[in-house]
Amino acid sequence: MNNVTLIGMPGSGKSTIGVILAKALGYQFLDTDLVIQKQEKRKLSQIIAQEGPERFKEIENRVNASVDVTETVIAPGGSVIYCEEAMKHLRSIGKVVYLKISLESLSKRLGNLRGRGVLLKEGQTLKDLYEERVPLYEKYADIVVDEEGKDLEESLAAVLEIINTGA
Ligand SMILES: Nc1ncnc2c1ncn2[C@@H]1O[C@H](COP(=O)(O)OP(=O)(O)OP(=O)(O)O)[C@@H](O)[C@H]1O
Ligand SMILES: O=C(O)C1=C[C@@H](O)[C@@H](O)[C@H](O)C1
Ligand SMILES: [Mg+2]
Repeated sequence: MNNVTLIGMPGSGKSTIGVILAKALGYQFLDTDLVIQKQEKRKLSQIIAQEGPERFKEIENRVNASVDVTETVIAPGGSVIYCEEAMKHLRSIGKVVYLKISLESLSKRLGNLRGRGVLLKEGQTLKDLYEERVPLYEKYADIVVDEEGKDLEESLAAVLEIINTGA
């Protein structure tokens, strides 16, 4: 099936770029974080606080493994790469694009994005999380787009170019 799934750290722009990418491709857009919130009738931060990270990952796996769409840009949460079944499914229904951002840029961006629920283990820093996740994003990516030094429009253009030309 002809879908594009964006993966990457929280704040890398999966949701922000995803919706404009969908318009540019003439696709639909699906943010599976919002599907989780709707199904659970709670905000992501509440699910994580009330159920704990392991149960959240089970829910995230179930929702993302059940996505049934075509010609859609899919924006899962940053933690979807812990969900093996979901990642296998998303890879089977289209291309997986990793929005790569350096730890330095991410630290600056997340500074302005307080209050977003991120699956951090006890005592884990953003650097620890980054180092734990990067190998997983790389493992599951069909395509890697480097956002370094790019604003939103430039990142979008880079994703579009690589999708359209494979370059
Ligand atoms: N070059 C860029 N590309 C994408 N987003 C950018 C860029 N520069 C700044 N931003 C900002 O970074 C934020 C990205 O947040 P967004 O919610 O899209 O991330 P996400 O990858 O969906 O995170 P999550 O895993 O939590 O769902 C937005 O506030 C966006 O405006
Ligand atoms: O990267 C993360 O750890 C997360 C990102 C969000 O999109 C949500 O999926 C959730 O709050 C966890
Ligand atoms: Mg998002």
